[in-house]
Amino acid sequence: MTPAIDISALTKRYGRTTALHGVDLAIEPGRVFGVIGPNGAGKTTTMRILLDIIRPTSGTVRVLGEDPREAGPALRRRIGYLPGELAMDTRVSGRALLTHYAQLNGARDRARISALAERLGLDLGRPVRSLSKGNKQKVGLVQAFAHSPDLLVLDEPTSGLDPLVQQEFLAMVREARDAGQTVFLSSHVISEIEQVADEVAVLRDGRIVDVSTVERLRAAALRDVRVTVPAAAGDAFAAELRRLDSAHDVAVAASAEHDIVSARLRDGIPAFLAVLARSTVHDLVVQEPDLERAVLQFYGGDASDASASQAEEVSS
Ligand SMILES: Nc1ncnc2c1ncn2[C@@H]1O[C@H](COP(=O)(O)OP(=O)(O)OP(=O)(O)O)[C@@H](O)[C@H]1O
Repeated sequence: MTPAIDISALTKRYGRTTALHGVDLAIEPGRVFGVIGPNGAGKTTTMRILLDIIRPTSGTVRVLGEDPREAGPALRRRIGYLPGELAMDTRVSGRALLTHYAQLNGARDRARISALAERLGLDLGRPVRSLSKGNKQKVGLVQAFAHSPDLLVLDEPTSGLDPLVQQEFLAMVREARDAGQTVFLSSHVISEIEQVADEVAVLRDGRIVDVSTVERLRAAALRDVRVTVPAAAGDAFAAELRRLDSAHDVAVAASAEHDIVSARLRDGIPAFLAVLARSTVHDLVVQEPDLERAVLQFYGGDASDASASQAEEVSS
């Protein structure tokens, strides 16, 4: 089967900055593929090369089986593209702008623009430049989805959307996949990608660090566990946990009534259950695996440091 996107040894330099260092990536048709990475990882650069907005320094790219440098508008019409930075300082209404794009893309179903706008809660009558950032993002999304393209390339699609609209967008992505369309989307947070992506590539400093299914990422992720045991039994229980390869950061909080032993587990659930079975346990809490943390480990450094720097970025 011809991949929907086939990237081979892709390198892009901007002067002295190397944005992509020999990236290889193949995306099967009909899949939702997420690329995640911190700011500056090279996500936008990759997408812009796929759209032939910029040209690679070396390497090859095939999009829907074609070379984007040669295929021209016919290929472009088969792609729905949401740029990371939307330039939409126009006086015309959302409806007029979207109708114009639909004409360029050869969309036949005009009612689809209204239907998509309604789903996302977008007022099509207002001049685009008067819209908030989130509403401009909705215009960009309707533009990308309106002509039901074979391939959707979406750069940070949920940026600026409130949680309810994000859910609607994710439903649109699932429907696109169910209709056989391929979706390639980027984000710097896993939480939105994990809900829809079949596969995830982690990009860091212009290199693919890992390609994984969301299930495998989840299996490799750390789970926080908290076990309540009788007073004064915590140390012995903690010692047993520390013997497991899968247990990390084992700690005991003692009180007069009971001890609480906390730990982080990676895999090794059966061995953990065996320790529980040998012990007196009053209560047990196992948290959902934290994928954010699993991915941040690929970014390098300590996961909590990375979380902190991301939080700073969001607040700055
Ligand atoms: N036009 C340009 N000129 C010079 N350097 C550039 C240019 N565009 C991108 N870069 C650099 O290339 C690297 C990759 O940038 P890119 O925008 O592709 O990353 P990104 O993963 O999309 O990041 P973000 O999440 O911040 O959008 C960065 O170091 C960036 O500064």
